[in-house]
Amino acid sequence: MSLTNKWQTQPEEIFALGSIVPVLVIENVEDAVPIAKALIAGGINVLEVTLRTANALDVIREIASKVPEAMIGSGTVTNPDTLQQSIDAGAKFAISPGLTKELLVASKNSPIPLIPGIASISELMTGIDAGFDHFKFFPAEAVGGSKSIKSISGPFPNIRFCPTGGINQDNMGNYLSLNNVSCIGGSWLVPNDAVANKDWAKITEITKNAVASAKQFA
Ligand SMILES: O=C(O)C(=O)C[C@H](O)[C@H](O)COP(=O)(O)O
Repeated sequence: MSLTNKWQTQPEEIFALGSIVPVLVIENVEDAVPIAKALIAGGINVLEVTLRTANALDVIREIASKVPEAMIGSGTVTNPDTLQQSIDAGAKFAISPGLTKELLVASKNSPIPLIPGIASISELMTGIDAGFDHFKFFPAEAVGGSKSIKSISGPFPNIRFCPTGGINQDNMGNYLSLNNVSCIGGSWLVPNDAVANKDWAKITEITKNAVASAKQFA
């Protein structure tokens, strides 16, 4: 892909790191490293920290500096400012729930790749026109789920998706069995109660189960 030669990593490399990308909403910076290590112990080292919490950028900074084996990305990147903040914090890739022309243009001058989000064919075409071929599909279950993604493969066979939104242990196979889905994302690996109780072993256990299930579709 000749989208830009500035990206240090290519989207296909991110998508190939594993079948499951944990979507993390971390409130407390002190929980960042234990959560990242619990996921890695369970077999996942690609992580998306959403910029939905006040401390999210510090969480990214913490994981980037203290857990070098993690491939840490930022999520909920909705504009050029949050893209730049993610880069400054040490994120190695950025994911957006959607796309705007401003964000797509800014990402071409960024050192880290952007995975834009789409929920419609027209949004997908806007992204393809800008040179992108790897997208998040969000909110997956609410906009037709795996049936939608399967249909999209007809007119757009070369596009690869990472769907998120309503995906979990029970339905991930519907997505991972599709040729145009490289990985799926979800928040179910890190339940709120496990974080509240600092039950890091539970996160590792859920992650191991998810990784084992995903292997069937690899
Ligand atoms: O915050 C963002 O940037 C998002 O794009 C949304 C997340 O990917 C989904 O909210 C995850 O969905 P659940 O697994 O159903 O919780």
